[in-house]
Amino acid sequence: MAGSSSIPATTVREIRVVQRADGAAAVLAIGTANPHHCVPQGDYPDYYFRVTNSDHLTNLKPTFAKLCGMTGIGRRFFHHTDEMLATHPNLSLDARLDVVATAAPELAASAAAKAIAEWGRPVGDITHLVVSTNAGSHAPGTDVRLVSLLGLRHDVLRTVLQLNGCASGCAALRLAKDLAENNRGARVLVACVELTITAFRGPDKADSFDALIPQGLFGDGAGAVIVGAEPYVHERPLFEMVSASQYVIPDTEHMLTMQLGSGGIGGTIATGLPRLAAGIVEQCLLDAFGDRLAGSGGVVEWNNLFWAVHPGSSVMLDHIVRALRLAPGKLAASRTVVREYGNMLGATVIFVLDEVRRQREDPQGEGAGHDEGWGVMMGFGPGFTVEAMLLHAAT
Ligand SMILES: CC(C)(COP(=O)(O)OP(=O)(O)OC[C@H]1O[C@@H](n2cnc3c(N)ncnc32)[C@H](O)[C@@H]1OP(=O)(O)O)[C@@H](O)C(=O)NCCC(=O)NCCSC(=O)/C=C/c1ccc(O)cc1
Repeated sequence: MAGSSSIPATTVREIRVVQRADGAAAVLAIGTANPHHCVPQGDYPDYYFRVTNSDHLTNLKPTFAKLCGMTGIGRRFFHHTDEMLATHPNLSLDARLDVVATAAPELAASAAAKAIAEWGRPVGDITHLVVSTNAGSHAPGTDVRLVSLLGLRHDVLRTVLQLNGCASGCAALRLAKDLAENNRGARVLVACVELTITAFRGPDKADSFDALIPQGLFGDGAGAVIVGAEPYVHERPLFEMVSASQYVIPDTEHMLTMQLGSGGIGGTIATGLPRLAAGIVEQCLLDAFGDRLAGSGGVVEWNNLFWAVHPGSSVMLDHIVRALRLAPGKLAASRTVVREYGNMLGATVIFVLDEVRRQREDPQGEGAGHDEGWGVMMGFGPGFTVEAMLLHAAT
């Protein structure tokens, strides 16, 4: 059409070139936090039956004790205390969600404040916020509360992920990578916060081994990460985020489910999940990263990598070790985290990244000098979904 235009003669392509960052996103800082109340896993069966007034269900206790004993968990942290459960023995779902609405942002803020302090830049430089949780059900939720608790900019771009199960930490970091790489100068705060009070319930005499799994496995915690591309002078990249993948395994929807119902968060965690994961993990990783990692003979030696695997339990880790023919110490960071904190769903993998960083930096540590700077972060969630990311350690 003829006539003059006031719009500058720039193509969308040119605008995109300016908008996008040139380099890969990187993890620039990590912070973690837990509530104070700690229960050793060895004491947990007695504790659980006592605080839920269920000591009369004598047949279930040995089953639960066996389950607790096989997880590799040494202790777990909880926001809910004995006093809270004793004074409110039949805490309604509404009341539990109200607890989460207050406590989740505070725990997330505590982890985020540590990440921001390590990062060392003004909080106003954070352009995007990704919050992930399996606990809350309020809007405005943890994301909006974090804006005021942390003093974030009011134009920070917020995204919330909900009910992604244990894969949610990897999913949040995948999203952060894409945000950072597609928006020049973006600094993304990722906060994953989990409080098990929404899933907490007493045992039922009809409970199977599977039905007790969530009570034996999950703990409370928050992990926060700052992600950005093209680091400024004072920023210290920890892990470059090279490539991400997600697979849903056909016909496995029934194996791992979550729903918010009248009793809180419930669902199915089938025994056999570790076997299922072990059966497909190598093919998933080969499809995603095989071309980049294969040696001259076209074979990938998984032992040359560092590993940040979400530890569902130590049983899951044992299966992954066997499936990938890993040396026993390769999943040391995951084993440390599951032992010290239990399975904190989406927050866990951030604790593992922090531990991988610590072990790689410790010259006497199990992770020192045992990889070639490349690594894999991996998590599992409902679907059955395998989330993975190829990482490159910046140091
Ligand atoms: C440790 C588990 C719980 C069990 O191990 P397993 O290898 O699958 O189980 P097995 O079938 O081999 O049985 C193990 C043992 O338990 C025994 N067992 C078997 N059923 C019995 C029995 N009813 N009596 C008593 N002994 C028995 C069984 O005999 C066997 O004993 P033993 O031969 O002596 O080793 C394992 O399945 C596990 O790690 N699961 C977690 C998997 C995981 O990483 N998931 C990640 C995603 S989780 C997620 O996204 C969250 C979702 C969620 C969903 C719902 C929520 O509420 C909250 C969250």
